[in-house]
Amino acid sequence: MNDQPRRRRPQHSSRPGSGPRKPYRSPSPDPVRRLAWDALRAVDERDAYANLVLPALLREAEKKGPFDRRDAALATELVYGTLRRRGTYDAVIAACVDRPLREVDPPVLDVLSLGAHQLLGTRIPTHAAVSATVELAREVVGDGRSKFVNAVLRKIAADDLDGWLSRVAPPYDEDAEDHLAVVHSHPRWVVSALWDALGGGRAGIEELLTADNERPQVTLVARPGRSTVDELADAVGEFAEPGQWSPYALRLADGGDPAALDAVREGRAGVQDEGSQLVALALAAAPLDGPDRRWLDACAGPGGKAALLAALAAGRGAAVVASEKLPHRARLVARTLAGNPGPYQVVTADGTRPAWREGAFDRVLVDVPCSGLGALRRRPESRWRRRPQDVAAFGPLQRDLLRSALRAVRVGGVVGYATCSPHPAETRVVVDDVLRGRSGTPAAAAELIDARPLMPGVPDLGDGPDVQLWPHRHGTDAMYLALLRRTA
Ligand SMILES: C[S@@+](CC[C@H](N)C(=O)[O-])C[C@H]1O[C@@H](n2cnc3c(N)ncnc32)[C@H](O)[C@@H]1O
Repeated sequence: MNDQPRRRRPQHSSRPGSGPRKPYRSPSPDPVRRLAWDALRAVDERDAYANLVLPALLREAEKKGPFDRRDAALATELVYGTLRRRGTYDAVIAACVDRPLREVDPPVLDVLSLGAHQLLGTRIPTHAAVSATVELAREVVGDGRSKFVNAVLRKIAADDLDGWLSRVAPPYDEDAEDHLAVVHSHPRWVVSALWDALGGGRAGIEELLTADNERPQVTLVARPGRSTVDELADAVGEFAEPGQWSPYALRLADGGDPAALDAVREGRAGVQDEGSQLVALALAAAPLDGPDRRWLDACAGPGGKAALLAALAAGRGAAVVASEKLPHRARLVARTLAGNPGPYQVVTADGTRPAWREGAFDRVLVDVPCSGLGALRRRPESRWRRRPQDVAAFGPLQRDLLRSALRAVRVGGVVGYATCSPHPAETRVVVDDVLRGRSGTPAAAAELIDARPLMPGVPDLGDGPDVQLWPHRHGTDAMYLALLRRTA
């Protein structure tokens, strides 16, 4: 939610006798809303990612100026909020236009969604939201269509969000998933998939869907041996809040800027969700007999977990190989690991066709590509891009990568299988299939280790031996971790 915008429309004085009359010029459009609309168009038209396109647009706007931090904060809220709540706003807009939404021109629909978010999802006063959005429409889609925008926004403004939801969402008792999909702005199949994964009744799934619509706090990791939480807290000052679970975590209150910190610029600290920190820490803490000198991250890009593993490994005299299939992501890994005090190597390799000999490592992390259903808070557009078939499509690769990881580790060594999805088809079912040798491959010689004690102090991790984190329970992404020990 946001306060009312500070940017006033320019005043056009036409007082008689106050000098020569200037020709009338329509008010210049608000750069914050124009920037937000440009970002929405890039996401829709070019399949851009909001978290990449928005910072670039903000940098450009700041260069051109005047455009300050509060403008940037409002633009960010407008873009992220509009994308997250798109499902709800589409249902409301559909009720206000006399044709199917697919027949509304996408640039016009983006203006309408932006207007709907201001009216129903922020504290921007109605008159300001309507006039600024109609002004934007005039600039970007023309005079004629701005009248249509004006008419639709006035209909939307006639009620508040709760009022609209009671009209456009089907009653829960008639169709629970559809109701939740409209009220919490998730595609119906995602509601269904998350509910299957979570289990339980209405309260739990509502809490999860609500958490998905909240902006996650920025969390920092102080890479051990390279910086400390105290150093970060001193640098962050009033914006510092303690991490909840990881001893290396520090959370930033609204207004804290990670890029302004020396430790982050120098790679001694980074931005990393606590769920990701817990996964790396649990793998590093898994009990091991025998040597503990060589660690592998087989799917390392962009390198967050690899950097934490490498810092921990350095403290124990172990070396890390960080491997990534895509060259541009391997370059990101190299950048993230630069300056690590212990030995490490970044390689570009397909984890299913290993560039290392069998049994070469003592610990292996395989953080597989997945649907990302556990990180919906972070990528506001991803829920609308994903398709149900994506979940199954990752399955064969996930199984291959886990089997290869089990070959890469020595007998007695430990593999961590991680996903940023809580969907059973990407988590337990994959692990189970590999352990039992389903789908025509022999059973893997491995056993599950209880991962729960390796996340000390973290409650509600499930029945084990694997763990599932949740945004609404732990304030983290919905990371999954299974730990397997190779037995032969
Ligand atoms: C979930 S991400 C890993 C995130 C990473 N562990 C981190 O914390 O920054 C999965 C990565 O696996 C990579 N990948 C996909 N297929 C791969 C393969 N066959 N071999 C190795 N890496 C692969 C993707 O490019 C992506 O960078």
